[in-house]
Amino acid sequence: MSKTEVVVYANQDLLAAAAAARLVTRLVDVQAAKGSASLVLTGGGTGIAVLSELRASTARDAIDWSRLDIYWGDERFVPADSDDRNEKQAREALLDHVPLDPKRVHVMAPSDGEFGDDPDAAAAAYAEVLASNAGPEDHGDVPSFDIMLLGLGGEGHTASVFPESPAVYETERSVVAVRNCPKPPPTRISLTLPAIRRARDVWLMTAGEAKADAVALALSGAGEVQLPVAGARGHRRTLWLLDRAAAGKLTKVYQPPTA
Ligand SMILES: O=C1O[C@H](COP(=O)(O)O)[C@@H](O)[C@H](O)[C@H]1O
Repeated sequence: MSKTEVVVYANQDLLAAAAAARLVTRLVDVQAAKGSASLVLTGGGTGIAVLSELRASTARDAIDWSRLDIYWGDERFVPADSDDRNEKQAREALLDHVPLDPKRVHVMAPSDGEFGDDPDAAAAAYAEVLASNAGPEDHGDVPSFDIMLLGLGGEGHTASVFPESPAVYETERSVVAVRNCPKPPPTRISLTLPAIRRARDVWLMTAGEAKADAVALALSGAGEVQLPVAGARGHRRTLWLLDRAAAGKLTKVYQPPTA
């Protein structure tokens, strides 16, 4: 049975440092149990801050980076060298500074890559990447990611699934092209909610007062069409990591989880 837990930190810096420490612990535990681990990255201010904290941590050397698969939950469909790319930001913050196996870093194609300016082809290719990395134990065409990191927008988007957009109604495909996003850049590639729910653990990480309404609504049972982040959960555990401002409209007092 899936658990939902909420942990509130005093501010965004503390949240990012604590999330980085949790990542080390969880990835080391998973690698000890299974040999390798998979991690899905998010873009956004908090997501990239967590990667920077992980880079700065000496404990990062406890992770066997060569036995870690890296994926993305969403990507901005822009040229490879654009500062808007989630991949570029993640590489600068962490990935270029740790000994990953390049074959295990699964990027979504940029708009000047092998599929040209065709986000549907790039999305379909990423769905193939996921399918080729899913094993029989995954019972489908998406790996059971060990940890999926996600952020959220004040209007309730997560990954690049925006409220009342075609992507939020998708039930068949694991990855879709997203157009006309209200937040720039307008064209993106995103995992869908059913693919997100294939993750064992989903960590929703956000900071700031602008996210407080979306956080409170998601945790009080809002529908995923109007508030896609409400549909983001792991099949083992959903962990919300918040700063005080983002938690400011929660009515219940959340205690740190014991495990
Ligand atoms: O555009 C995006 O935004 C969200 C949230 O970003 P934030 O800076 O408001 O925290 C992020 O989760 C997503 O990956 C990204 O593409």
